[in-house]
Amino acid sequence: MSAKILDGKAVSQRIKTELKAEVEKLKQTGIKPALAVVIVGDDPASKIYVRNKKLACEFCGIKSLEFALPAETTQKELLALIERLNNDNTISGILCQLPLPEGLDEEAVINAISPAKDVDAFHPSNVGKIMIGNFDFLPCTPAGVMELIAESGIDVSGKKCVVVGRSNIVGKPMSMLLLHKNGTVTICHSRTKDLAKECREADILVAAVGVPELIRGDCVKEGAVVIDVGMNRLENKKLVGDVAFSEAAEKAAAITPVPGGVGPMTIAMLMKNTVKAAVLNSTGKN
Ligand SMILES: Nc1nc2c(c(=O)[nH]1)N[C@@H](CN(C=O)c1ccc(C(=O)N[C@@H](CCC(=O)O)C(=O)O)cc1)CN2
Repeated sequence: MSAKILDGKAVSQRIKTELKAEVEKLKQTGIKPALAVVIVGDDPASKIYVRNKKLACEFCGIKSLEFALPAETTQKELLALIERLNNDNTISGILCQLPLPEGLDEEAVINAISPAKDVDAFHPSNVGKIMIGNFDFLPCTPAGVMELIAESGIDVSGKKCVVVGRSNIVGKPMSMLLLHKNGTVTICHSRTKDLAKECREADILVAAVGVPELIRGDCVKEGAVVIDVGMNRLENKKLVGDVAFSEAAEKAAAITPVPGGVGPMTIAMLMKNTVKAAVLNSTGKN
């Protein structure tokens, strides 16, 4: 089987182009989307992601404000900044780039962001809304995956979906979104007894564990849709996913590459959430 490549770069570009037109129209009504991005410390990967978010904002006509803080920033200082951004009516969305340097409490920072401006959808109130299926924002990576699955023409309903990984940011919300589309969802993790066997059952297999090329060809059912959320930088600087791409592509009907798959979709979904936040906050719906 030769797999269809799910081109996240192309799909994200299309979504951003649509958003650009929407933002232009919104501006005529006085709504000006603006995203505040907080980054603490010097993590090189985080700096790249923040730069790419800024570029995406520029493309879409969204104002972006970057708050780059030193690694020595205290919890109190970080929370004070979040509070200031929460109270700034010109800012539609706020995100704090993760991971935070050691010593800072990620959970407390996530909890401090106003749910109405929480464009990452990490705040417990937004997480709860996702559980019940009545949400304003979806977390960007799982939302991007759902767009790519739809793009591949796959109807999730009744399909066996296996999500490998149970993080709060990807694995858990991903499972919930697949469930909302009537998939039959299994979540696998480090204690799963026979991971390969579970994966081979999947019509839709989502890998989000952060282990380079953990999912080999023998984990993939013939004709499956394989989504690779992993982004692992090897010592030789090569970027690989959680899936051994060429082995899996021999079996899959459709597969996302790394880079160029889920990553760019994450940023497109962030733009979508920021525009939505601007609209909701302007109508006082939030
Ligand atoms: N506050 C948040 N922090 C983090 C998130 C998040 O959604 N919110 N997700 C990841 C990082 N991330 C976005 O922030 C992200 C990672 C990767 C990409 C991407 O486009 N990757 C490219 C490759 C880039 C490279 O060469 O390194 C690709 O896959 O093609 C976008 C966003 C953790 N932190």
